[in-house]
Amino acid sequence: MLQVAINGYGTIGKRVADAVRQQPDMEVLGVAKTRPNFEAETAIEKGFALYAAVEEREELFAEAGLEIAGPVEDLVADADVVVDATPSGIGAQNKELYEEYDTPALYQGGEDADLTDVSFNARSNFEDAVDADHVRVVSCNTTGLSRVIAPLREAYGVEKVRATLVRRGGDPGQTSRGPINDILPNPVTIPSHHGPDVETIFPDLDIDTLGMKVPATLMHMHSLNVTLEEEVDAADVRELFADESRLFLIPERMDIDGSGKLKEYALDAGRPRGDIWENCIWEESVSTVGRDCYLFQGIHQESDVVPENVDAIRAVTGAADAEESIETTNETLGIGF
Ligand SMILES: NC(=O)C1=CN([C@@H]2O[C@H](COP(=O)(O)OP(=O)(O)OC[C@H]3O[C@@H](n4cnc5c(N)ncnc54)[C@H](O)[C@@H]3O)[C@@H](O)[C@H]2O)C=CC1
Ligand SMILES: O=C(OP(=O)(O)O)[C@H](O)COP(=O)(O)O
Repeated sequence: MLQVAINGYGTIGKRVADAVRQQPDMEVLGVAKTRPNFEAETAIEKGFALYAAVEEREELFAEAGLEIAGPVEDLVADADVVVDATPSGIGAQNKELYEEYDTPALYQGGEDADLTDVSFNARSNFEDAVDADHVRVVSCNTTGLSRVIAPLREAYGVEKVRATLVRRGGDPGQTSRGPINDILPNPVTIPSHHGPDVETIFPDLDIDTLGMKVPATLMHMHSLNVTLEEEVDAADVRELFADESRLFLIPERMDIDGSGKLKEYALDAGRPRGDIWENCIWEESVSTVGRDCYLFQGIHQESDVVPENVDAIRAVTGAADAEESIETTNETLGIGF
């Protein structure tokens, strides 16, 4: 059994902890938090050993009546692998700690690409992370783009990708985020960081991305134009996507017109926290004009990187190959509507 430590138990960390717990070949050794809050209380209720991420704040947990298993150093020392799910930039500060205890570490997409030797997407480059010590699981948007680009490259070749990303301003729990009544070019300069980030997965890809932020919390929305190396029927592209386990082609009959209904569907389907681990591509939007392919996809920012983290754990520990890992992760989480 792989012993997994989760350092940072927020939006991503708590989901990764639940997903790890469902795997037959790994267990959660413990989770580390900086302060007591509702998530710390839930962690204890779920039976996760809670570690203090910052020594000076350990007493705050005792004051809140929460039992601490020890300092984060103990957790990292005893783990086979640590998933760092701390806010952007903190992962870089934690790298020294993981090196000190010689524990392989996964970081999230908020960290700079040059923090690690490998940026990871299970469908696209699982093998690059095998036995690596430091791996970055790319951001929700980069994950969403990579999952679509990988099969298109393999099947038809890709000349150029142009993507416009309409990004949610914050997660539902991030009450301090905006915009509230605005639409922001974000960043106003082109390209947004997503294009270069996708190139960490496909170094030879020609991709331009434009980003915006809007007053929404549920999901991101991508408008994609991929120039292929050959002319293809839209029906063939739809078939190609239908074979991809982490792409959900939203059928016209479902009458799902946006992120709101997608989330409602996920909740109706009994998904934990209403999570949607798959890219949600509107089937009717998949169109071709000559060599140009177009589509719209919704990306659930809080959860699409969760299966990727589980697969990255198997990659860095050499526990399974890509196919075996992806299949196990999909089956245990219930990926595929
Ligand atoms: N929320 C999202 O939509 C996505 C986030 N990411 C990336 O995942 C990473 C984590 O993001 P979120 O989960 O959204 O953040 P979050 O703020 O929800 O959770 C981070 C957690 O880490 C804790 N923390 C802060 N400093 C810490 C430290 N020194 N040691 C241990 N824990 C510490 C915070 O208290 C919080 O519980 C970031 O790199 C982010 O860019 C990636 C994909 C999507
Ligand atoms: O990594 C994300 O988005 P990004 O790919 O647009 O940077 C996550 O949705 C977190 O974004 P945030 O930095 O707006 O919280």
